[in-house]
Amino acid sequence: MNIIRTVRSVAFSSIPNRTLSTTRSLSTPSAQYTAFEVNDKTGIATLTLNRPPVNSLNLELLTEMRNCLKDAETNKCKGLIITSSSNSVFTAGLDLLEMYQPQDERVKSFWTALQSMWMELYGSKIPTAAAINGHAPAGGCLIATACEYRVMLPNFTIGLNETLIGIVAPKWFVSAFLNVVPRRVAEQAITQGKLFTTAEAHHVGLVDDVVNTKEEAIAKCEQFIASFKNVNPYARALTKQQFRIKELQELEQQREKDLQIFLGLIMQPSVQKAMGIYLEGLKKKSKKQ
Ligand SMILES: CC/C=C\C/C=C\C/C=C\CCC/C=C/C(=O)SCCNC(=O)CCNC(=O)[C@H](O)C(C)(C)COP(=O)(O)OP(=O)(O)OC[C@H]1O[C@@H](n2cnc3c(N)ncnc32)[C@H](O)[C@@H]1OP(=O)(O)O
Repeated sequence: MNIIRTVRSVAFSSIPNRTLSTTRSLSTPSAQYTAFEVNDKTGIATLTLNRPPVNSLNLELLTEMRNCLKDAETNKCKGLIITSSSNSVFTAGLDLLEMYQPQDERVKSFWTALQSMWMELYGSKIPTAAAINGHAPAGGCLIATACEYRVMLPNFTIGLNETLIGIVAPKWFVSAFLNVVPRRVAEQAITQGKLFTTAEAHHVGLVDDVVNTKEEAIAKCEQFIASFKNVNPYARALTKQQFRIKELQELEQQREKDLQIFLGLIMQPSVQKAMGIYLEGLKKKSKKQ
């Protein structure tokens, strides 16, 4: 048994507040794209996305995220914060290269990993918060809206911009978005592929707070998680479940159908063409910078 395994078995509810070290890493030795640490004092886990340049969500990153989410729950962490190691991008959403001219088996595993990660995050028993310290388009917005609380830094963008790429945000992307913004705002924004500025996102309720630095964002998330300190965790988890069970059951029961719809849509020649043009545009823009 290695040290990391020993750490993994610790239940944070049993750790006294006066532990000596501040944070401990729970990352597995094989973790490539994430850092996962637990603050010994607060019992709060922080999952940092670390796949430069833009944290695009590929199969491996999604799988690591899911493992971290499971570990946070198994270790009875007091809450979980998701953030990014980048100064300008929370995550650029799904890795378009996983969907553009994809390999058959890999693209299936990719979508299945996305479903699993989302169900783990959306249905997590512990409080979850997103410290959005950069742009969060599409899949980035999906991760943020799966959390219970969002705080964002100024002058970035967030939203479901799929229609601009010629793809469609699946129903479960939309339902999580609908949890946080009014239906009218959601329909208009998602059909337009609108990316909200931080200020706009705050105005419509897509993010709860705006702060100036990543440190302040983490502190806000910690405050949110600490707001449950007098609440019974079991009662809290069951109550949260009542709000979220419908979407979770719907996806669980329709996973294969959802995969087939995804494959059917992205494999259409017109969709592949649109994705190719979009990727080309991103590359051109990146070369100019
Ligand atoms: C009937 C149907 C019913 C139901 C539907 C069912 C199924 C639906 C089917 C599909 C659903 C798919 C859902 C998709 C969700 C997604 O998340 S798609 C991804 C959307 N993301 C974006 O549009 C963001 C694109 N990126 C950017 O806008 C910018 O990169 C940025 C603002 C995030 C950051 O800007 P910069 O810091 O300036 O970085 P660069 O733009 O220079 O990029 C650096 C580098 O990274 C590459 N890149 C950027 N984003 C991605 C990405 N998402 N995937 C892959 N690669 C990306 C970019 O090309 C640059 O590459 P290089 O030029 O350096 O090689």
